Amino acid sequence: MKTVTTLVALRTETERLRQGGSLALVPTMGALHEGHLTLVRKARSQADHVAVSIFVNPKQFGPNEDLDAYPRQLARDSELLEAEGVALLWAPTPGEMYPAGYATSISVEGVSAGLCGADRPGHFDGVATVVCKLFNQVRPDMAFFGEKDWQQLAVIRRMARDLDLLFPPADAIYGVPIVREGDGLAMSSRNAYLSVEQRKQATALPASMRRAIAALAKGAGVPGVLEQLTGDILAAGFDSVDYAELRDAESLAPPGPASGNLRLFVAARIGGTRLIDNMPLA
Ligand SMILES: Nc1ncnc2c1ncn2[C@@H]1O[C@H](COP(=O)(O)OP(=O)(O)OP(=O)(O)O)[C@@H](O)[C@H]1O
Ligand SMILES: CC(C)(CO)[C@@H](O)C(=O)[O-]
Ligand code: BAL
Repeated sequence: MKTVTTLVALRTETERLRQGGSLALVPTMGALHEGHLTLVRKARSQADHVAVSIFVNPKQFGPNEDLDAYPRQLARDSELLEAEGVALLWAPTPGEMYPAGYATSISVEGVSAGLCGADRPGHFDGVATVVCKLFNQVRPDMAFFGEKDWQQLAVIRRMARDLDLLFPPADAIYGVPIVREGDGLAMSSRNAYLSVEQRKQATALPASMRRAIAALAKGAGVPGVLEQLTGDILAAGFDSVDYAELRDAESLAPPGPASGNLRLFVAARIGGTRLIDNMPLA
């Protein structure tokens, strides 16, 4: 595996790899876990070569968020990726990604509004901007994202279609199902912030969501179920619930006569750590 940190070196390596077949990109912020490695394995199954990017993107963190605290463990991540047969690790510095005078931002309307977009103003502009840059830098044939960040995936798909980034966007952007711990908690780099006690309490998030989905399947009314869900999460030790909402899985619009498949989306905070999860209705 080659590790590159400059755009010049990246261009040389990606040209070389593309001559030997198709190239997949797996964008990450590092602190890798089985969720990320599942994306890498899926990418390896679809492409001749896999490039992984590790970049903790300052533009997607709000002023009071965890940019400084976000775990950075490049040496360990690099070993994990090497063992997975990754061909290229793209690990730019913030200065390489956003040189002095940088002034461009991408904003994706519609799907960015609501849910995490409401709680984290500017977050999806930061994600769209860096992912667009990553696509232009690496020029992959396909890219892989996790369904844990379902709204992020919807934003990236919309952007790729609107800006003709990957072709054909419907096939070139893969969504990979959520990888969970044995007790149901969605894997996330931020789980490392949890104390032993909070980690136990955190299992209430997916468990309460599954109960809510079962209640809806039995015909219980949506407002009551969402109220109960919020109450269950708080009773388990979470400090707050940012949102607990049903949305159309594709458009992310609130449920209505035109809704197709619905999905349950939750974000909740425990001891300063913000966890997200989503599940389809049964
Ligand atoms: N449990 C998971 N299952 C499937 N994909 C995942 C999982 N966790 C992360 N991913 C995906 O890995 C990619 C990189 O995510 P990122 O580096 O932000 O990790 P993360 O664990 O989601 O971290 P964070 O704690 O910041 O949410 C994203 O496409 C994300 O959706
Ligand atoms: C897609 C991404 C790598 C962009 O910084 C990030 O939002 C993430 O890790 O999900
Ligand atoms: N996994 C999404 C990146 C973020 O929370 O900033």
